Amino acid sequence: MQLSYLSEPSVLYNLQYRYSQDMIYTKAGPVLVAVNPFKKVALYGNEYIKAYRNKTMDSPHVYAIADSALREMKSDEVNQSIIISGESGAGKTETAKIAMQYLASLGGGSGIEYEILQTNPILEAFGNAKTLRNDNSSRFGKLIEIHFSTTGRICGAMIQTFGERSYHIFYQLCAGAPTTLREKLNLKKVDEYKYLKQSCCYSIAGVDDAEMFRAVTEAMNIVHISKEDQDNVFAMVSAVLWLGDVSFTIIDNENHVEITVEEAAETVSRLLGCSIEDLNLVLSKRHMKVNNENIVQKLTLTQATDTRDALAKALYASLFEWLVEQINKSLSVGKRRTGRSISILDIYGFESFDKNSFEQFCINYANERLQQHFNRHLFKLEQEEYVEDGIDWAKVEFEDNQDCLNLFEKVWACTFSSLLSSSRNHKYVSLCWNALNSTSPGARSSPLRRVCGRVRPLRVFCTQPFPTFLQEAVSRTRTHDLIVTRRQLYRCAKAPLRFKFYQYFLKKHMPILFGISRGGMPLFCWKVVNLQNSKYKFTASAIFA
Ligand SMILES: Nc1ncnc2c1ncn2[C@@H]1O[C@H](COP(=O)(O)OP(=O)(O)OP(=O)(O)O)[C@@H](O)[C@H]1O
Repeated sequence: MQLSYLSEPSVLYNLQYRYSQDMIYTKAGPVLVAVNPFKKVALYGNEYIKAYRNKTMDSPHVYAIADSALREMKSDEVNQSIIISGESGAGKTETAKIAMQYLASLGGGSGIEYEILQTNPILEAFGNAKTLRNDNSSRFGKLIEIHFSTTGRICGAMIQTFGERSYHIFYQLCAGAPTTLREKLNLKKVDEYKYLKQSCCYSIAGVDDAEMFRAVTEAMNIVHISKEDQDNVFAMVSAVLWLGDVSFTIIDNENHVEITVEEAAETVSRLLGCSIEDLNLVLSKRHMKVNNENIVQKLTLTQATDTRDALAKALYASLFEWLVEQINKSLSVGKRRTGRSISILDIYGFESFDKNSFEQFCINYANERLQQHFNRHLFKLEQEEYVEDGIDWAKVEFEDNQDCLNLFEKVWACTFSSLLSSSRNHKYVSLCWNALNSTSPGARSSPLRRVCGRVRPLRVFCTQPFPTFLQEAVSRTRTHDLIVTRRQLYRCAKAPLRFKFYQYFLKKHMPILFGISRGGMPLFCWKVVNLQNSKYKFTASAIFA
């Protein structure tokens, strides 16, 4: 159906009408609009793939998009990208899988396509979690680059990642580990771990975690992750879970602590292969060099708890990156690379809950960036070209989110990187916020307000005097209000990622994380050096600076 008059109501009406007929795909220029059916629709499988390949079917479909990417890659000899965007639960990951399915079917033959498809259950187990909006929500961004030979056959792939219930693998491991593994890892029931107890949500309707665990281990076999490495991976997953149960005993009246020697600490040190003393050193003490002298400072209960949680996050993040590296090794194109590829970008979608944290802030920022890319290519650049060529053209109005990005990049980025790290920066941050929130005419015309342009909705409530100023921050992203509470922000943005010390600790005890390298350096150290070279402190927010 062609719309003769383009307006928002007519577009929405048509999308809804088509949706009611199970026509979930609609074309809007070069863009495919997919409306999530939330049910099985008879639109996929070999018959459909054949029909789109032979062009006997031409209604809008992900297959048609993948097909034109493949054709244009071959005819123009130019790499192609498929960018999938939408809010959380919109169906991006499913769409990416459908596109991969089509490409695997048309470019398959060597068997590598099966390996590529099997990366999905592994990455979803370790990188997805149930949220209020989506039972299988990606908590990481993924760019999968599928490489083709000159004859159009898939010859390898490469995955890049960018960063309720927790990750599926925790529940899958507890539900599906065979008895020997369960005993070796000292696994408990999911509702007995502090980290998992926070949500009280242990299962997903219609999902059998034990069965999923078997599917994940089978997929790991297919991408050549050895049995020994699989055991190490699960030991790390168990160690992360048990870390949450490590408790501390207060040893003096200044609230300094040591770890309590009990089952949790013993299990963590056994699984990580270190002594209880080493674990205590990492979690309850800070090592500094002052005037060339090594100083050991004892941590308070709050500091030690934050350090413990930061270690758990750092371990899990490293483990995830290690998995991606293993998968890439297995799918590696190596010398067979011809330079032609189709990339599929699937990132975590916009989300906003009643209580949001630093994670939602970062996710929504990534989506604003992607939206800007979309705006640039679909509207800005296209229209600029028309104007340059002197084409008589009625300008299409669109909502440019550049102001919102400025807010993130010019105000928030410096805010986060400098947040709480030095008094000078504190002052700057405070100034920013005062300027943004002030209603006085002078403040409205301040350079900072001009940077933020018409993005007025940013409101920051400073309910406590500086420096505990950020009680609650509210900013408006494209879809929703985003509320970050001060405690969440502090915990996430300022989580002390003491990489240097972990580096020593992990190198000594966890060869699994050091078996892989980037830039000639073990992965974990690579990250440390990169952060060390930056002008920012080693905090979670520094990564975004
Ligand atoms: N084409 C489809 N057919 C049937 N169900 C679908 C389809 N697309 C999505 N769904 C359903 O919607 C759910 C959410 O989709 P998906 O996980 O792809 O969302 P997402 O946009 O990637 O979300 P997030 O940003 O949170 O990762 C799926 O688990 C599935 O139940």
